[in-house]
Amino acid sequence: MTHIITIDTGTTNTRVTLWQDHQVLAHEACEVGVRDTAITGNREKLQNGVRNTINKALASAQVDAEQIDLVIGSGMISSNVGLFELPHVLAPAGLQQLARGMVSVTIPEVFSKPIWFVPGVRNVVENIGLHNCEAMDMMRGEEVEVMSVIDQLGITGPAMMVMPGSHSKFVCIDDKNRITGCVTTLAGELMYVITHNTILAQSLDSQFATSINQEMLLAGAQSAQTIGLGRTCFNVRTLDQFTIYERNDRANFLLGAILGADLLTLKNSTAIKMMPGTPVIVCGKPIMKEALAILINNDDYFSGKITVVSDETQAHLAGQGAILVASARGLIK
Ligand SMILES: O=C(O)C(=O)C[C@@H](O)[C@H](O)CO
Repeated sequence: MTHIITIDTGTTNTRVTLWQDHQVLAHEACEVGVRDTAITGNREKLQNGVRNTINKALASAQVDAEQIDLVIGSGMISSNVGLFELPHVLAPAGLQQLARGMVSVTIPEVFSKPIWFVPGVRNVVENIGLHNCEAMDMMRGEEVEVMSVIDQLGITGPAMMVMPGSHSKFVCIDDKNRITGCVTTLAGELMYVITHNTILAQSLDSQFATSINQEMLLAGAQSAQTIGLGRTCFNVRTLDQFTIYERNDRANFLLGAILGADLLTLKNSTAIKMMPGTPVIVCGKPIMKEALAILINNDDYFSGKITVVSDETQAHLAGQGAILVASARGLIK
């Protein structure tokens, strides 16, 4: 019997999964992430959060720390504001390159056994300046999720993985299933701030869209792509003041605007090589997946097959992907 702990730390949250022979025994999460290190200037809150979440998972499955064979960490946990800084590996990077980049470190404040950190991946751009900084991009965490999606769906690239979140990530996969580059937007963070901290909070009751209204979604995207995101955002207020559209309709208009702006990035960014016929694979929260699939389907630019990853498939992407990388490293018998 093999017991593995996977730790997935993002900007705001940490998720810990305890595995026994590829089955999930326990899954725990806490609202601690690398943002806490950035704010406090030290790692104490992050170390405590990760340690407590591991202990919770062990307790809920009644497994002793001594029984753990392997601990794997992925995500922002390996960044300069994480637990241990590990440089990104350079694209193109697939399972083998990620496996080679893994590093084991014992952090007694977190766990008694060593943690194997999976590195992030970054684009290769030399001598970065104003002229070429748009071509540069990086990820920490999405690389293992990508490996899990490829494995579970039996995908062979080329493909473009669309991963909306606090930072929306578009990840380019080649015919050897390696990550050849990515591009990131602040879509999720923008959506949060616009909905909660601008004048639109009143027009939206500080809430996101709860169900899809396709007409409003498409209208928002069209508007953002024509007259810009800032102007389209203001029109949410106009719709509130002068029309009969309801709160969820207006929230769909804003969602369409933000995702529409993301699609401009996907089509035009120099950080990735999007071709109209490239198959597109969409992951993420249910409403985001649905919205993106509608927008891509209705955009004449895209002619490749669109696959929406099911909630079941994406339930434990980070942990599954981290285990795949560790297997490629030879850490799992
Ligand atoms: O690699 C880094 O240092 C990042 O800031 C990447 C960040 O966007 C994560 O991928 C979010 O999940």
